Order: sequence, then C-alpha cells, then structure tokens
Amino acid sequence: MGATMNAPSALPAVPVKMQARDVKVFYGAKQALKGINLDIQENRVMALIGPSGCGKSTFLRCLNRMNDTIENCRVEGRLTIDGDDIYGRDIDPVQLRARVGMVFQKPNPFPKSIYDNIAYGPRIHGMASHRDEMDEVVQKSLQRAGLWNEVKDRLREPGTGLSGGQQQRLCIARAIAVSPDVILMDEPCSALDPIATAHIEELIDELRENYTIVIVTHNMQQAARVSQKTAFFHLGDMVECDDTEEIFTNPRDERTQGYITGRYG
Ligand SMILES: Nc1ncnc2c1ncn2[C@@H]1O[C@H](COP(=O)(O)OP(=O)(O)OP(=O)(O)O)[C@@H](O)[C@H]1O
Repeated sequence: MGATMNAPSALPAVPVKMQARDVKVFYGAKQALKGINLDIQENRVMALIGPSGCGKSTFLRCLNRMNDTIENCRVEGRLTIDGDDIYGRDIDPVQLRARVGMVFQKPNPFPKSIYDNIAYGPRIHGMASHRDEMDEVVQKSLQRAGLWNEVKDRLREPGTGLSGGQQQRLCIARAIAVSPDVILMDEPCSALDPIATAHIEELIDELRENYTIVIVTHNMQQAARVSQKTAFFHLGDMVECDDTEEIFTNPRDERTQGYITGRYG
C-alpha cells in the first residue's frame, strides 16, 4: 500500500495551495508586515487572528493582489499559488482574482439583479457562451452558497433587496461563479446577526470540500468553530501557525496565549 513504515499513524500530507515566503508589506515608509512565512493547505480553512492593526487584512490582500489597488503600498517577498509566483510578470491580476476570490466585511452586492450579480464575473471571463449555460452557472453558484431555494423565484429582483445574511451569501455565490480555487474572507460575519452568522459558518464548513478558504476574524469562537488551521499575527509578525485546536488549547508563544486568554487585543 506504500504506507510510511516508521509512522504508521501518520495521515497523508495535505497539499499546499498557497505559500508565503518572507513577505514584507510597506505603506509608504511604514512597514505593516515584517517577513511572513505561511503555508496554506488545500481544502482547509485557515483563520488569521490577532489584535487590531497586526496586519491580518494586509496579508489577506497580498493573496489576490488587492494591495495593488492601494497607491503607496509595496509588497516584497514571494507568494505562490500552486507554485506559481502570483506577483510574476505573466500573472494577470484580474485572472488571479478569479482564481483567488474575496468576500468582504460588509456585503457589497452590485446594484443589479440577483441573477446579474452572479453572471457578471462569468460574462467578463467568457465562461458561458449560451443563456442555458449561464443559467446553470447561476443556479449552481447559488446552490453552493446555500441561497438558491430562497431566491429562485426572484432572480430578476435587485440583490440589494436581500437581507444582510442573504447578501453575504450572494457575495459568496458571486465569488464561486468564476470557479475559484481559494476564497478569502475578511471578517465576513461582522455585519451579521447571530443566525445569519451561524448560516455562513455552516456554509464555510461545506465549502472547504471544494475550495481553500482563508478567513480573517476577530471572533475567536468563530475561528475555533470554522477553521482547521489558525495563524496568530502580532505587530506585523506571524507569531505561530498550527492546528486550530492546538493554538487554542496549547499555544507555544506567550503572545498567542495572552491574546487567546483575553489579556490584550
Ligand atoms: N491603506 C493603508 N495606508 C496606510 N496604512 C495602512 C493602510 N492599511 C493598513 N494600514 C496599516 O497597516 C497596519 C496593518 O493594518 P491591517 O488593516 O492589515 O491590520 P488588521 O490586523 O487587519 O487590523 P483590523 O483587525 O483592525 O482590521 C496598521 O498599522 C494599519 O494602520
């Protein structure tokens, strides 16, 4: 069977989807990240936690080059997806952002119909040539985001007319529609009530079957509930990354311990 002889209980290694090596980020003269090394495993949820201003969102934005849109922002180091340098000359940031989708803190549907919110990306990327094909993409994306049954009879109504939780699932469906490998989520539940939050958390757990997910959250219970790996950031450093259970029960660094026990943050 080819099992490793000296480690009979070892599980097969999980492939690395994205990798950061010595990633430094500057806003003008101010350094926000000090040399981050991190491996993001495929089909896992990784939570990024840490006190306000430690660089979690900055790091997240490096993963799909959203920092390119910030004028005085400079990124150094190496970031890869499936081994490809995402800051390489041959990488088109628009294509990259389809491969590495993003969901923001505040649901931000386009001022368009529910249908067109989903169809927008596939249209731009030429992913569906016929109406039937597009209908299928829209239906599949909404189903995967757990929203289809609620909206199937009102696809022509504006996306902005949905509840906050539904809007956030619409944004997740929009990200899914262009067939990403990775979905980045920047505090996706912070604007939602507890029921909508629980719904999104369940969805995140389902989505990891097909996608790699990186989520920034201030809510440590949420990190513990949804992620398999957790990385703790502090003052621009990635202090430690481990299995989520390990980080919350047995952190190695006293800064992590201080944060998870609520001593600061
Ligand atoms: N556009 C920007 N211009 C200048 N400085 C910025 C910019 N965005 C972030 N920073 C700075 O970079 C550092 C890291 O910010 P970042 O938003 O990544 O932290 P964070 O951990 O996500 O914080 P929070 O949890 O409060 O969202 C902070 O000192 C912040 O002030």
